[in-house]
Amino acid sequence: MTDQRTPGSAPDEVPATTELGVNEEELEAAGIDLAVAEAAAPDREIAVEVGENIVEVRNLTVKFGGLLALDDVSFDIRRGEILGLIGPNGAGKTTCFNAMTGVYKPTSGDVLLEGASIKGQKQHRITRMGLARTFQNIRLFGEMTALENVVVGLDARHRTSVPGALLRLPRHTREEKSAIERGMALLEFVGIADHAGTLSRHLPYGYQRRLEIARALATDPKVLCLDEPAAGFNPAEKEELMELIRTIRADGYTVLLIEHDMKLVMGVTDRIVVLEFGRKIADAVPHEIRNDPRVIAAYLGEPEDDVA
Ligand SMILES: Nc1ncnc2c1ncn2[C@@H]1O[C@H](COP(=O)(O)OP(=O)(O)OP(=O)(O)O)[C@@H](O)[C@H]1O
Repeated sequence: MTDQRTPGSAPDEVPATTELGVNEEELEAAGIDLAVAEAAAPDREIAVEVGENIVEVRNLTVKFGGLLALDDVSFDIRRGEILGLIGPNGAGKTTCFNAMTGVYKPTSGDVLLEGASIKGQKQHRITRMGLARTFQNIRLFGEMTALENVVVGLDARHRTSVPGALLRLPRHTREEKSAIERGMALLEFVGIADHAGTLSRHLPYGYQRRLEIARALATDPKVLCLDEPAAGFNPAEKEELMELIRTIRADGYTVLLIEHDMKLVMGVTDRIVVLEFGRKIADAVPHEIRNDPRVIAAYLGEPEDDVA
């Protein structure tokens, strides 16, 4: 890890006093080997049967009062694929995400993850079942460092009791160290390890988006749901994000992607589901979607940037 701090950037950096602040000396003193952390990045054990359904969305319906935001929507996500979920503004994409991840309780229908229903499960339980997400509006702990934000995601996996943590029993110390190493590995994986010690609110916008992805990956999900991860990105940042999403898939994750930018969606997805007015109007590979008259009609009237 290179230390990118310069005298002028001091306010962005956290001194060694933060509990998990990570300047290099501190990590070395704690006996944490960054080379090990970096090498550990793609350390997942994956039993991948690419192609079988990992998620089944069945007749999902969400009503807000009289508004049918999602109307009897069904689709599958196959293991190992990058599935795009697109549609004009207000089509129901985020509502679908929210119903899949426990933010909204569906009016009817169900979502199965590896055959198990998520019905009635709370958000954190669904995350533990293997469905992790990022949010359209970034939700990080601004007063925590990048590394701390990721370690929070890993904390759910700790087995030490709270008293054990307070008394710093050996297992807790071991777990804390491995959480820091794993956290560093994830930051390395998304390309922001050099900023591990920076308060997340001081990170550049693009890095905050990457940090959100790292935090979602910290829960070791089976399916990673990304809600408009390129929002506010310039073309170069979008290219880099596409590369990151491909790397995430290559590492064995399945990805569900909501994205407005058609170039990005067409360039990175294996298959695309299209919503309009809460209903599914298409489910096909990108080149078919691009030429589908219903999809083209749905996007007529959308701002030019949003259409391929
Ligand atoms: N909490 C809510 N209460 C009431 N109506 C809602 C709520 N959330 C979404 N809606 C409505 O449901 C419909 C679908 O919205 P949703 O945000 O899911 O669309 P979207 O496809 O994600 O749109 P966008 O691309 O603009 O983010 C819209 O008409 C929206 O106004």
